[in-house]
Amino acid sequence: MTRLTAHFQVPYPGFTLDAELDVPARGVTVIFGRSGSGKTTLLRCMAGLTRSPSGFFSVGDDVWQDESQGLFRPVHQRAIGLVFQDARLFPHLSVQSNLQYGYRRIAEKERKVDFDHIVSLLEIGPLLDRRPANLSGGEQQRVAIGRALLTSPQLLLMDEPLANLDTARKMEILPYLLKLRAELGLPIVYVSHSLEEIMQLVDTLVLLKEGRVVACDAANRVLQTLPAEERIDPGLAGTLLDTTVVDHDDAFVLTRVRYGDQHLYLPRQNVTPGRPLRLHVLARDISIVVSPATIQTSVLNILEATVLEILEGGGAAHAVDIRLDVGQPVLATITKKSLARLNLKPGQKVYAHIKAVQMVHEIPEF
Ligand SMILES: Nc1ncnc2c1ncn2[C@@H]1O[C@H](COP(=O)(O)OP(=O)(O)OP(=O)(O)O)[C@@H](O)[C@H]1O
Repeated sequence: MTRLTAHFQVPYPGFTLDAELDVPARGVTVIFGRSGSGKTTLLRCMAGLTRSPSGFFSVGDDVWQDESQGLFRPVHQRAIGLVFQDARLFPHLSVQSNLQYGYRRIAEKERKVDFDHIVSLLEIGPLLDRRPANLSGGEQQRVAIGRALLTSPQLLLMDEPLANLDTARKMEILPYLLKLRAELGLPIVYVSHSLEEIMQLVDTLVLLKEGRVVACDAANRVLQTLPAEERIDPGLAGTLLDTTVVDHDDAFVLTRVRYGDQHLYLPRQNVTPGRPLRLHVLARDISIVVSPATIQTSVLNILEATVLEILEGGGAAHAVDIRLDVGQPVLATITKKSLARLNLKPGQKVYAHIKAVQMVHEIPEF
């Protein structure tokens, strides 16, 4: 499979980036970490904006930097689209001209995208005659994404593209990013420090801590196997479930989703039946029940599960992580006392209780 392979070392006074990663060149690779962990520096190295003196970077078969061979392609020779926090549109040009600027830079025979397709994908047709100053922050960012895509990049690099927008605007842009991920087949590297923002998008998760990569793998593997001391955020212990919306129960204001051959309920989502919906289930929101008949519960979501693995030392001193198979592995955190009481063993059939109210980050209809 085509991969992005990078190794960068950048020494700054008081901070050194020393990051090595090898990820699939498809879907969305999120670089996640606290402020100052080196996310932007890593992205700038990929772009060729910062030069790592002993760096290496390849995109599939194309080597863009290999300092051991004296090779360094500067930014304008890399087929990348760049999107920053601020849209950086040309203020004196219309939206149409801003978009054309990117498009015309690429010779016709090398164009991999169609102008009208990108305009329609991002729904910016009605904005074409306007100037950037007359656009909302979210609209500006859609145009900036369009301009980047119209350069027919091999790789899209996005540095906190939603960071300057308020929550409502963020949620407005997210569906476009999901469409882009689904429709364009373009690898995206996406820098963020917001867990909520990335959960809908992420395929591969790279965790940066103090300039080093502490995890780099398929998102669910990282969310489930990360040692407690590396969990930058408690939400990093959990599972992403890709479900399909089945129907809505308007009487009880719930949405039913299908997951494998099981069903789950969550608060009413504004998503059309048949559409995919990704849920983020925190490990601490799953409890384990050995027999369904023993208790009556207010929990709506009960999945049949098999104990896969008991991971000592997962969370706090009193807690333990359990990997359960519910059709895919999910992570549950329970107390050590509960583990002793339930006497759980790998292979055991149990039930996973999931609290509906805490299981999803809402996204608007698209
Ligand atoms: N050009 C530079 N010269 C010196 N130090 C720098 C330079 N650029 C970044 N740094 C330092 O490198 C460290 C990492 O910065 P970077 O911007 O990559 O982090 P980040 O994870 O993207 O942070 P944030 O989320 O706040 O944007 C910081 O301590 C920063 O001060």
